[in-house]
Amino acid sequence: MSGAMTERHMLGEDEAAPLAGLAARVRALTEAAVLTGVGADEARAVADEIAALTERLRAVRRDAPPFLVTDGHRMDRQGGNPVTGVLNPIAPPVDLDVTADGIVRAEFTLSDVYEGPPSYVHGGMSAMVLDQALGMAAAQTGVGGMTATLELRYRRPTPLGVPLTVEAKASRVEGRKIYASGTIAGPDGRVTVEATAMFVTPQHFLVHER
Ligand SMILES: CCCCCCCCCCCCCC(=O)SCCNC(=O)CCNC(=O)[C@H](O)C(C)(C)COP(=O)(O)OP(=O)(O)OC[C@H]1O[C@@H](n2cnc3c(N)ncnc32)[C@H](O)[C@@H]1OP(=O)(O)O
Repeated sequence: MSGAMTERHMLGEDEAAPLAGLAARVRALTEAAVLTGVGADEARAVADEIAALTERLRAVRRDAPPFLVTDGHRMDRQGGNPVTGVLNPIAPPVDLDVTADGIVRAEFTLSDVYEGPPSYVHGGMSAMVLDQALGMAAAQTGVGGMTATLELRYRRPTPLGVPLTVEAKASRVEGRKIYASGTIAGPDGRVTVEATAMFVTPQHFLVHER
């Protein structure tokens, strides 16, 4: 199970580095699987080897993804986060940073694994990256929240395989509601996706954290 309230194992750098290396290899494996042109026999043989490796990893299983002891650089201590998590092979990963004026920003590249319309980024993937960036920008106001609304405007197709920039900033706080907006832009600086969102801090979270 991966319940939100499960006690998380905290990984120091020594423990996290080899697991991040493992995730990077699986990321490369995923891309290879999507693009491979090997024949049926080779595909079956590789699948069997991967099944054996999967069992080796399952031999010691945690109840929930571990958290990282952060060094102040990485914003997100959730190592298994699907956008930023260095321990998660499905995360690109997007390394979000925050500037002194509260702008959350990252440069990232999405491979063919994230293809939606042929040769362009899947719109759901853009939404996931923006949800995360806007959520982290909202958290810069003090206490973060759950995404209550997320509105996207897809202005032009987002290209695969080239450096993209995501930026987000909180605009205002009204009680437990935090508003934020952001964009994804291509290498030419032109915005491909715009987003606005409202995050709501759950009451129980406020009681414990404030
Ligand atoms: C939790 C903190 C995390 C820290 C994060 C670090 C960064 C991580 C970044 C992660 C990024 C990824 C993040 C993710 O992926 S988060 C995962 C995706 N989101 C969810 O699963 C959220 C599910 N929903 C809920 O949990 C609750 O409904 C929430 C918490 C949102 C509100 O339940 P709560 O019982 O507390 O609310 P309330 O009924 O007292 O209403 C309060 C006020 O809010 C207004 N309202 C409520 N909902 C909506 C709505 N949908 N549209 C418009 N308005 C809405 C409501 O009218 C009222 O306004 P007013 O009448 O007072 O004017």
